[in-house]
Amino acid sequence: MGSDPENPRVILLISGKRKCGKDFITGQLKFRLGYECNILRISEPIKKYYAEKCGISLEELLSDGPLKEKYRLEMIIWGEKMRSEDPGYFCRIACKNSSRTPIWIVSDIRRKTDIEYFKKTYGYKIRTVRINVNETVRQSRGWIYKQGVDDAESECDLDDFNNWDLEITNDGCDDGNNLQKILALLKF
Ligand SMILES: Nc1ncnc2c1ncn2[C@@H]1O[C@H](COP(=O)(O)OP(=O)(O)OP(=O)(O)O)[C@@H](O)[C@H]1O
Repeated sequence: MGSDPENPRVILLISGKRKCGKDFITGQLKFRLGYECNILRISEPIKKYYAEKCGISLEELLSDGPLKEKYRLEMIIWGEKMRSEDPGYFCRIACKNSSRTPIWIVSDIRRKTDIEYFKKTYGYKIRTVRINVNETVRQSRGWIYKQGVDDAESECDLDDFNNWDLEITNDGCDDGNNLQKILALLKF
């Protein structure tokens, strides 16, 4: 979507387990940063494909509703196939489709190959954030362990990645500190 040699100036890569609050925190950041920031989702092209294939609305699939869970496994399998052929496939589409705002937030980083793609393509602009939260809190937000999803590479590949620029705990008890810490990372 157009080219801008300056933008994006900084790219935030957000990672964390299901129901850790990736969308919640991304929404808070968007609220604070406004038009300066654009949210990218690597999973969006996969969901677009599925929405078209199944005749359902993309918005519903992207929201936190029941359809997301219903199609999750099927989408993971198709996504794996595409990634095995080209690891940067979905990252590249997400970047290509994004407007050139100064800040990009990629809200669903799931694999080492995702991080590698962004570091290789955008280098020093990258900031990585891992959101941690314990299972009890995730369960209170509706998370139920699902075989084939919670033990899949898409959910576990970054569990042993130790090179985050920032790790936060999003258990709802932080009084806004998490947001401040992330915003501090975005200065350029
Ligand atoms: N700090 C918080 N305070 C209050 N509610 C929160 C907080 N973080 C997350 N939630 C709530 O928990 C639920 C799950 O959060 P969210 O959808 O952001 O998780 P996610 O990591 O994006 O999940 P998934 O990987 O399944 O897409 C949502 O209803 C969200 O509003």
